[in-house]
Amino acid sequence: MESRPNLVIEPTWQKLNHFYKEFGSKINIMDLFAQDPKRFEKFSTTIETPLDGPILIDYSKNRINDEVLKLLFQLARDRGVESARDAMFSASKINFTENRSVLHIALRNRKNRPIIVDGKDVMPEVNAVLDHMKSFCDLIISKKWKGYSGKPIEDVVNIGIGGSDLGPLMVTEALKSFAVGPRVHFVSNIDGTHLAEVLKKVNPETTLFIIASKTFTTQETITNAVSAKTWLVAASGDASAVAKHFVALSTNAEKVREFGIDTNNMFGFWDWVGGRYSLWSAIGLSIALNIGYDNFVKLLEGAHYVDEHFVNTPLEKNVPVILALIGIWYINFYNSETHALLPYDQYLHRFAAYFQQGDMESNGKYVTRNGDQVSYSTGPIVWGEPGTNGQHAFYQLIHQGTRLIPADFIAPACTHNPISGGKHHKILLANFLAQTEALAKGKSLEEAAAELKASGMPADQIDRILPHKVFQGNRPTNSIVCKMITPFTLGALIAIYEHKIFVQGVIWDINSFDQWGVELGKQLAKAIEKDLEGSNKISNHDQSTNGLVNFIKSCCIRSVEETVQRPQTQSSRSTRTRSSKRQKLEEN
Ligand SMILES: O=P(O)(O)OC[C@H]1O[C@H](O)[C@@H](O)[C@@H](O)[C@@H]1O
Repeated sequence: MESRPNLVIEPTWQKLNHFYKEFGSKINIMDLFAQDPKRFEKFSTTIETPLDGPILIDYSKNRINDEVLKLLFQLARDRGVESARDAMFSASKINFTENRSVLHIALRNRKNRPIIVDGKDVMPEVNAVLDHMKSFCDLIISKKWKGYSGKPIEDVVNIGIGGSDLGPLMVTEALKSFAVGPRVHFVSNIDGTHLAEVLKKVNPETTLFIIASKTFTTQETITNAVSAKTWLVAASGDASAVAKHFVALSTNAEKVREFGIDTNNMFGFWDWVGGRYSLWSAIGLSIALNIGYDNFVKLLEGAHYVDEHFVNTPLEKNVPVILALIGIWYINFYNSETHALLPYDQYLHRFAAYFQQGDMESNGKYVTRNGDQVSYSTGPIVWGEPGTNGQHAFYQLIHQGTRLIPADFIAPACTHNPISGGKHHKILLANFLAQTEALAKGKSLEEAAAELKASGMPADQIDRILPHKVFQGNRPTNSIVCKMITPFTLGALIAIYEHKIFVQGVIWDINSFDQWGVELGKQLAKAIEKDLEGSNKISNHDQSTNGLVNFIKSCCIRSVEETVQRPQTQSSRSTRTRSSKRQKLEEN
């Protein structure tokens, strides 16, 4: 994949820029609907899934018309999106800063098409790990796998962070209604509170720890894993219990062995799987254990289905390409800085958090493939919360704030929980539809005035309040609606966004698959960790960092002194009694 010429000198880019300068502020979504009764048919498309119904992608509520789209598709062609896509699928080492192929698509290559890396087909190894996952899931879910005291596994704790946490966490939450296996818990934060709170909920005899780390060197994960191991060994009184309660998901067999996990209990993957694209690999073990291996395969099938759509569909009907180009239009011409992901499905409550890493770690880069600094914006700030909660929190700013916030609304037409005769879901959907309508339509001065008048408000008050009641509208949204969130449709949805991110990265000419930006903080944290030891004042950082470190150290010294001096209080006595009671219970 070659570096491209500077984006801003591309003729199509310049045409888009001229068009934007001339018409950008005049394009009005509602006017466009009025002018074209077929706009919805024209600017929406469906992906027909084989078993789980169609997925509708409605992009008609955007500030786009035929002319803009034509130029955007031309831009995609000029920037080599098709050849870049083919390079990814044929295993070229497109992640050139790490000299790696980018093959999450191989992990879900359900047609088993050979994919050759360094002269070797990767599929036999991919399938072997899937087989290993399947047999392990069977053992755990059928309760044949026993813990150190002979009891089956009831709880699984996934210890990982970033890509080794967010995907499995998001998917197991999204597919909760498909759960057939043990409960799953996730520990990611180095803050001891995270592990401590999960350990309070589980029983060492019936808990399996999955240590998920591509590198097996991530400080947070290894520290949490060591503490979990100490907890288990203390409870079992036998170090050999680790073999029955710890498995590892990693590319680094040597480090797994060093940690004390038998490599028979290791599920491997490969350097060509990026962390934030790894839920399809062994990193998905907690998903497979929770929803069952067959459902995990359906998740892979859904993603594979979209991979085929991405490869085989002309750009004009290609969903990831369309979403990517509309994003480029707002980010690079309207200067919108953020993109909201708003799922109208409680099960998808971690969807935006997942794609914060997916998008921001992929496209949060200012250096092009040939090392120049970009002169245009790249990846947006991705954020969001499930509707309707967001409506009562931050939608005010989307409706009447000063920024343009393009948003994707994601909703299932049918619910897994049709309680109260489906009333909740009807209200939920009505809110989703109302929000996209309100954002596009707004409320004019005349409409607001008529409403206030009809409410019987005196004229002088109306004058005062009127400007506050006006909504400019013309705020863009995409709506993505599936029949139901199932393993297949969720797999498809995730793959749509993955490829969208890829297309944008290609157009911006950045490497979407490395993440050097997370390294500096890690390096400095190691140095600061040492500075936090002892009671001496430090002065080797910048003034602010020195001041913060010294303040923290003085607090710790003070709190140690207070603990020594403080007489035993009622509450500390009762906490101690409670914890010794719990210890006794655990001993019994
Ligand atoms: O799976 P690992 O190796 O523990 O990495 C966890 C995370 O670490 C870093 O923050 C980045 O490299 C992420 O992309 C990665 O997901």
